[in-house]
Amino acid sequence: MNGTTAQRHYQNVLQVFQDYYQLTKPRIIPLLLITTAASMAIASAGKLDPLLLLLTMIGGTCATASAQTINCIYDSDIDYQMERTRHRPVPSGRVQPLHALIFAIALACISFAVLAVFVNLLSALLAMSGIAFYVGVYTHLLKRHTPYNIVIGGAAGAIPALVGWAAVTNTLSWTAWLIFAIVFLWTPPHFWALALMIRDEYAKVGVPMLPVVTDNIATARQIWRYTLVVIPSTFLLIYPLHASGVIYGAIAFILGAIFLKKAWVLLQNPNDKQLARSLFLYSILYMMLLCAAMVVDSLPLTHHLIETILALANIIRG
Ligand code: HEM
Ligand SMILES: CC(C)=CCC/C(C)=C/CC/C(C)=C/COP(=O)(O)OP(=O)(O)O
Repeated sequence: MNGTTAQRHYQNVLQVFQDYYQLTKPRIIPLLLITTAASMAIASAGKLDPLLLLLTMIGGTCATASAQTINCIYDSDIDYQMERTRHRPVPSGRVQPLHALIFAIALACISFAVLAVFVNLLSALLAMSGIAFYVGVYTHLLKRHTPYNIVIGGAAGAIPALVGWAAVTNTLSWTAWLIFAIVFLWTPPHFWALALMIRDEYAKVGVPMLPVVTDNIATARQIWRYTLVVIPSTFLLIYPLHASGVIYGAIAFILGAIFLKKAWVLLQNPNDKQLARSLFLYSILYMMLLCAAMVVDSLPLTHHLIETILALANIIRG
């Protein structure tokens, strides 16, 4: 092999890796993992075993990547017609559907094996149910047939939070279901804000996303309603569940107030794509920071810090 041929070979191999990587829709995975980690941090009261965290992250990543890959195969016809998704590996012909399917099955097997052997069976079964729900319920049954596709389908995206809790406790509790509910209720504002921006693309391929079958005003109204429900629900972690404390509460309050303001402003201007974009991007930052707050609040160090501050305040007051 001369230099040029070797270089071309190297570039081809790199392209194959990139294509399989893109199949997994990698940009969404970190936030799904953050919800898993937040759940694990609360479940372990901040004393999280780093090895357990790593193994759960590996299992969760493989399960999510598998689900996304199957979705890429199933939706390749509509993905081909939309500008945003046209260049994905399957619709653009760079990866054969059969090869993608083998890749997805391999990822699901790795996920199940890692979780079942090194974590526990419950977390492995939950991860598999996440794949089944995202592929079978959201992608197959709902996405192309009802504007409530993402309302019900959103449950798939909330399952990683259950995986995290199960990984630590080998059971599910009210707190686990509350974190699940927070992600579940957050999903419609997250997605409909984006759908307002790319409504025409969904209309072109006949996917009945809410703004396609109703209008921007009705969609902004639904976003507002879900926001009104999700923000108060984040405080249930403090009371009555006593799973998080004041640090989390303060951060959740500020984050929630900004979310409400953005949803309200959008409700006043439902045709403004910039406002929709701003809410969509903020929804991602919101979930990231809310989960980070759950983690920080669960750390023993945070509790020591609060106790020290309270003790100092008492001394100062005499
Ligand atoms: C049924 C539920 C959901 C639907 C339909 C949905 C849909 C979408 C779509 C279409 C995008 C744009 C992706 C792109 O530009 O290629 C997106 C972006 C994103 N979603 Fe969601 N999403 C859902 C749930 C979730 C959940 C549960 C999470 C994580 C907790 C999440 C995290 C993200 C992130 C981080 C991005 C930004 C990715 C980037 O940087 O481009 N989504 N979502
Ligand atoms: C535990 C486990 C494996 C859970 C599954 C979690 C999971 C894969 C959530 C995905 C949520 C999401 C980004 C949906 C978008 O699908 P779409 O088809 O509407 O997006 P697209 O238009 O970009 O293709």
